[in-house]
Amino acid sequence: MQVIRYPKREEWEKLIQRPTFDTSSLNDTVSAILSDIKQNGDKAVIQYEEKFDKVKLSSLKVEISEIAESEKKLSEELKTAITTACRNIQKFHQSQAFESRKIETTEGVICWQKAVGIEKVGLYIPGGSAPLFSTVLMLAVPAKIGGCKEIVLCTPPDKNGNINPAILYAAKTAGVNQIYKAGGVQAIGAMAYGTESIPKVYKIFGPGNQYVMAAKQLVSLKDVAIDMPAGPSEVQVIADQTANPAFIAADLLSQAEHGPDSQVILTTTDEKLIDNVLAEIEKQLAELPRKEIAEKALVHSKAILLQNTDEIIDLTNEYAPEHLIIETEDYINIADKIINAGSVFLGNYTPESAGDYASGTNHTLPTNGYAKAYSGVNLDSFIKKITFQEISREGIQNLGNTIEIMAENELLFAHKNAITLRLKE
Ligand SMILES: NC(=O)c1ccc[n+]([C@@H]2O[C@H](COP(=O)([O-])OP(=O)(O)OC[C@H]3O[C@@H](n4cnc5c(N)ncnc54)[C@H](O)[C@@H]3O)[C@@H](O)[C@H]2O)c1
Ligand SMILES: N[C@H](CO)Cc1c[nH]c[nH+]1
Ligand SMILES: [Zn+2]
Repeated sequence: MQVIRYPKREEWEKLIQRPTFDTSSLNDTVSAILSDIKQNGDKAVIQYEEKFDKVKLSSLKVEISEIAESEKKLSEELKTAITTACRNIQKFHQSQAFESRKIETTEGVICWQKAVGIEKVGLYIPGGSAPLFSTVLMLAVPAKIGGCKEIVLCTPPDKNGNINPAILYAAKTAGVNQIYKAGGVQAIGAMAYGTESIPKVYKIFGPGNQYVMAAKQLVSLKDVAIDMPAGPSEVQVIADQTANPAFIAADLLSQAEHGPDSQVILTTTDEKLIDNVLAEIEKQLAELPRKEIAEKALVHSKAILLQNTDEIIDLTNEYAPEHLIIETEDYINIADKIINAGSVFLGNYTPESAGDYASGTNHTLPTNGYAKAYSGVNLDSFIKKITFQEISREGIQNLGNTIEIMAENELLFAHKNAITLRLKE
């Protein structure tokens, strides 16, 4: 982890860059796979599964009996944990439900909205380096609450062609049973275009590695909607002398262990805290099973010493982290000034892991600075809102002239006429 002391503002942009990839060759590779999937359907998905996931599949669909069996392969402890997390995620996402109200904008002119679940959605569950069964809950729970009728789930199988039973159990708990063995670009292509086995959907959700991200962005150009760019995980911690260095180190490592392309950042005005956190990281790394991955992520991670809290807040809003943990005495004041972040965790006892698994908020969040413009996945992501209006004869008399004048000035005389005819009647 690099330590940067008192960087000048003009140096910030470079300092907070995410690790970059050669996206030109990435896009070429991904485009080629996508067009193969579009042309050759299941056959191509099976070939790419063999190439990238080293598995020979005879069919892509996970049988209902396999989903039911998953229950027997998990401990009671894990099943209870999945159920508890599912309940909290349900509670929080149900609270986001939209209440429609009829509004009379002018006397006799009534407008309202209706929320309708997107009929067919595709959920991508990463499985390359860790079986992210928690992501199943994060996507399937709001899809169900939102009223999506067809929910398709794709995830890469292991080398024996099996899906991790916790992924199957989480899907079952959330009420999803259309599951397919497909990962990476081939899964995204299959859900975007449809294959013999995998249905085409209207919107694709879910995080993934750089290939998955690139595939989602390419298919979204004309074939299907996507939730947002959710790529390599990241966390920023803002901390002061009241924070616990061991907690901070654990919080930073929790995102570093996701992948070598993850990035973690510590920002503080306390130089001693940086030394203590670095020492803790060394200590905790030694015990970490995913040490090698975390070490790679730490290479492009930073501890940044800043002059004052205002600088920390400005740098944070510029970085727009996926996750922000504020471990300071006055965390509420700082939180009030945060305008760009995916999800914020307040105080010494609110680790980012809580949101990753079970507090109730969603962990599918915008990375790479996209938190400046995107929200994380939430109930709205699975819903479209249709507007309705009903105008009475009296209402059109009240509003008609306004519309006529506007239409005439846009030189759209048929628009004007649609009003004039009714006003005369
Ligand atoms: N932002 C979020 O909300 C969020 C949430 C969870 C996870 N994540 C991130 O998701 C990512 C998961 O990545 P992962 O790799 O473990 O799983 P993954 O499922 O995203 O990727 C695995 C797939 O990548 C494909 N692939 C691998 N090498 C390839 C190559 N050379 N060419 C083409 N395709 C190739 C394979 O098809 C494989 O099935 C991590 O970066 C993690 O940080 C983000
Ligand atoms: N932190 C990840 C999102 O960036 C989500 C996750 C899943 N499991 C553990 N963590
Ligand atoms: Zn995580």
